[in-house]
Amino acid sequence: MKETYNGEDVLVRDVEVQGRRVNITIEGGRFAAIGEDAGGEADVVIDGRGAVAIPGLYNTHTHAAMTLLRGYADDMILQEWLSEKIWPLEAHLTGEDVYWGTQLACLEMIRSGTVGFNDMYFFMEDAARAVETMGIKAQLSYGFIDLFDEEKREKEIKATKALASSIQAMNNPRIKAAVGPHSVYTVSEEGLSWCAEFSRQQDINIHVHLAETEKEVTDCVAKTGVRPTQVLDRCGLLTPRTVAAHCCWLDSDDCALLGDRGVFASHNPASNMKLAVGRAMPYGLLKERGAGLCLGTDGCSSNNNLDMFEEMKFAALLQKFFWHSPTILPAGEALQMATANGAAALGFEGGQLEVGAPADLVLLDRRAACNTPLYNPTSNAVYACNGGAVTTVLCDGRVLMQDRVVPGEAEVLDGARQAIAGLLERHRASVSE
Ligand SMILES: C[C@H]1O[C@@H](n2cnc3c(O)ncnc32)[C@H](O)[C@@H]1O
Ligand SMILES: [Zn+2]
Repeated sequence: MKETYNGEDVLVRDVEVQGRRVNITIEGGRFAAIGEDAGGEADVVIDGRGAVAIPGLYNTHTHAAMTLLRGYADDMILQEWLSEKIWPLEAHLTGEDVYWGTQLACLEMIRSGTVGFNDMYFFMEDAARAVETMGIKAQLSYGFIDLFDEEKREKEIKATKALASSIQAMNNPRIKAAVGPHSVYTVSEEGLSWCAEFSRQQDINIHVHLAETEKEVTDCVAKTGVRPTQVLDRCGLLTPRTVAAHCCWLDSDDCALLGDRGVFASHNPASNMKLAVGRAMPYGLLKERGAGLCLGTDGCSSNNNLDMFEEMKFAALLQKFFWHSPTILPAGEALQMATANGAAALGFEGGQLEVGAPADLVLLDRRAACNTPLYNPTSNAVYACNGGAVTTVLCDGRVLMQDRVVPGEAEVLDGARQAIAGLLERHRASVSE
């Protein structure tokens, strides 16, 4: 798909928003009016009859091009899954693979109502090209992994700086650079501190894995004397610009620290359950302590899709199940995590259906079984529907999917299939050498 948007005004006519039948007008990529009387001339008119509108969704933790690894290795524990299966295959990735894998991810996200995402991976200049082509928003970080080696650290620093410069040169308000120190078990404290300083100097966000497994915490305490949260803090990585993914094995002091520092904790319930990390993020404590709360899918090899509707439901259910409380994480909070909170975590303005906000809009099929009956649209969106109910998606006023048609879909699927074949062939050749 190529950029087709030229700032057209849009009118969505007769759509249901929180039980009200309204018209929505969009000018210059922002909501201009929402109400019974809104209307007038528009370049693009969308018939909203038979649709329910919600704000666009934001996925705050993923590794987009891992779409290429979907189903490649399942049902394993995290450390073995990474070191025996994922990292050996990723060693053969090329920039073209990441370009097609990220386009495939964007396609899947658009089809399920996601308009923005937070990515950490490799060949991120190619990921940026893919995001630009597909028209959604993203915060992109190079996965900084120095494995406690000085020479490797220099390479990671170079790659991180190069990505920041190239994204700056793109001058696309929908694409932001971030720094992506992978975790305390893959990055030295020198590397972590460099990332913190670089993010401060450049005023860019931080994307890091935190306390995903019990092993991460016990190994860290054995090695450093302190917990992963404290390591990140002493390296300067806990800031209001930080998205910390997983946050499963936090204690109450960790939660207080994340709250004090204004960190956003990205909950990834599907991945956590699939990898059986053994504990749910302490949502209640983090909320009490004032941390930001948002939602992510993680990569397609540990989920195995990018459907934020499923993630909202899994988050609400996992929290209720793990903390023995049916009242924790109600539907409205799950939707808030996936929309406005997610946008805020990535430093985007969107995720709200309000006049003046960027026009991130998702239309759901009002006539689908999952929306019948519709006592409470938020309940249906979180507990009953999945991404298959999404019919139309707008991001900053651009129509990315209309009536389930995404322009250029076949080309993306073809490109991704070819990338997968090449990747597997290179891997096979290296094993038989
Ligand atoms: C950027 C690197 O991160 C790897 N990765 C993917 N999922 C996870 C996870 O759940 N925890 C830690 N690291 C993960 C990915 O394969 C890249 O190598
Ligand atoms: Zn991850």
